[in-house]
Amino acid sequence: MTQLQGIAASSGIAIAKAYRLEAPDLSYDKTTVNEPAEEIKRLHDALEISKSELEKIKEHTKKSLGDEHAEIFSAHLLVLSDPEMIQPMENKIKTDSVNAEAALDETANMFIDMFKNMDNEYMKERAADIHDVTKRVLAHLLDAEFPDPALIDEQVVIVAEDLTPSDTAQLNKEFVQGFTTDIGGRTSHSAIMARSLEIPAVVGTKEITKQAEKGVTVIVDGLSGDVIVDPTDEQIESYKQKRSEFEEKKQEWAKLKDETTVSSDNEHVELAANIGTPDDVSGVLENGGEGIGLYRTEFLYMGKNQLPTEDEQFDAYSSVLKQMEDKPVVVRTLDIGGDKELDYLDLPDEMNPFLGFRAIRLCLERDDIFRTQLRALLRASVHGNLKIMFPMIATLDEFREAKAILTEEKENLTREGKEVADDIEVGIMVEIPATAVMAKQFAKEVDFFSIGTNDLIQYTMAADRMNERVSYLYQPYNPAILNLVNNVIEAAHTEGKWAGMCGEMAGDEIAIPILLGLGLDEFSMSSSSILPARTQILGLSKSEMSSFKDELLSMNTSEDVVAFVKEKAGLE
Ligand SMILES: C=C(OP(=O)(O)O)C(=O)O
Ligand SMILES: [Mg+2]
Repeated sequence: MTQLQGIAASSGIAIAKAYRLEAPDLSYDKTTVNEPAEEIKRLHDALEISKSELEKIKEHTKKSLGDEHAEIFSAHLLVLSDPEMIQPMENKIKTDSVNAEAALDETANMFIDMFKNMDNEYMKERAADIHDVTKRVLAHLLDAEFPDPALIDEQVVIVAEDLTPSDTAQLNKEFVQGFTTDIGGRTSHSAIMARSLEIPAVVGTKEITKQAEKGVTVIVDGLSGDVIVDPTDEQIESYKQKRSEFEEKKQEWAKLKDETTVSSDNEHVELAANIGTPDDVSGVLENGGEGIGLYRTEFLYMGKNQLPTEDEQFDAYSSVLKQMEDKPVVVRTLDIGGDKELDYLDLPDEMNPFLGFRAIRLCLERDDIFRTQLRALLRASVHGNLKIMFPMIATLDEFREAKAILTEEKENLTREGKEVADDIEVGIMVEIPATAVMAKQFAKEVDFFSIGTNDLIQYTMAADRMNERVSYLYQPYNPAILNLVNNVIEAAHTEGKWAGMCGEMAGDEIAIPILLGLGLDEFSMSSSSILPARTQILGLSKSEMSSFKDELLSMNTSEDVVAFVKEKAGLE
């Protein structure tokens, strides 16, 4: 038995066998072969197995994520059947007498280089397809295991160094009981997605991949952050008990599903949800969400090999708006960058991706991408209560420029005879310290603020949200953060605007009493946090929490804040 402590990223308890998700070692030796026919057969065998796997993944993706997401695998299958790719590989084996590994890899690289350098989006996408499929075929030639999360068909706990957001999107809740990783923080996007999928997770254990061999039993305690490898029978029993207690608690919370959220002194706040796809809306409704405070649209752009069309986007946005009926839905425009990559855009690597060319910065330069999204949003606006939000706004000029493009597209649509709602609120994420400091000026021009503490904390404390080694500095309750948050809320209220929060802090039980006291209007969080948050707020007095404001804002340390709130809000 080995016990590790990580960061509790998604609540619940998982007990199952370890499934190791790791990139295989694909290094090979280039050798000379005497029997080219045998090598060609090895190549074809590897191609065939790869094809049948891709067929299965394609079917699975079609069922779980829809036709559009499955298209990428059709493109991969085409590559594997393309004689223009395969023939040169065979020729290489015959004429250069090299092994299949070298023939495959060198031929693929030649095509990748050629296509990548063409000034043509379609060919660039083909380069990405070839890159992806070659890895799979090479793994088969080398007899290396190539893990496919989409193909898991038994109950497992995923063990990985890290999970990308697109790996996480592929996880099938029916089989994946939980996951645990070496690196990552509570606000890395795979952790955020685990919470919306309601899969228990512990990240940042530093060494789970060293400790858990394939097939060993692993317990993931997403409530405390403990991970136990190869537990004793008693430990398994006690965790099963803890799991059923947690299930009971969830049933208690569920009784509040249709209640509104009011404090004990009868003040209403809105509890909204963060979502990544239209499929997440069912979880929002099941958990009694009063709206959607953040729809992260980047997932529409990920896991595919080309940009989504205006119509595809229109369908996704309309579906969310219709499902939510007249409840508010804040859709955030594309926030790609940081830990969310889009290979097919072929952007240069950056030294500091979280500080780089991302989100609104990219959208203002690639306004073709931005305009397509805005048109889709504007067309969908007639189907519900849409609010549009721009991410990573650092200056007033960025906001003005983005809003001007939105206005232009609205005029274009009206000219084309398309219907657009005329009361759409337009707001910004406050996740850059400069914007939080300048909130007074912004408040005169925006309709609302939504504070993105996931980034605001990392930029204010200069502590990467993904790096568990500096997670001690990632301090939501640091008085520096509380002062910035307060500044934003006060600025909004002075101008008669509303202020929400869609960073993970909004669903945190220590932050909730503070934010209630600071006057936050809307709390947007993972769906699974809504009912516990409602339960907590029902028992808190807003006016009492407000009376602590000055004292809290002038405290010295995060620890002082935590101790004070625990006492005043009755948390143990
Ligand atoms: C909600 C936020 O956005 P994301 O987590 O997608 O960066 C944030 O930064 O707080
Ligand atoms: Mg952010």
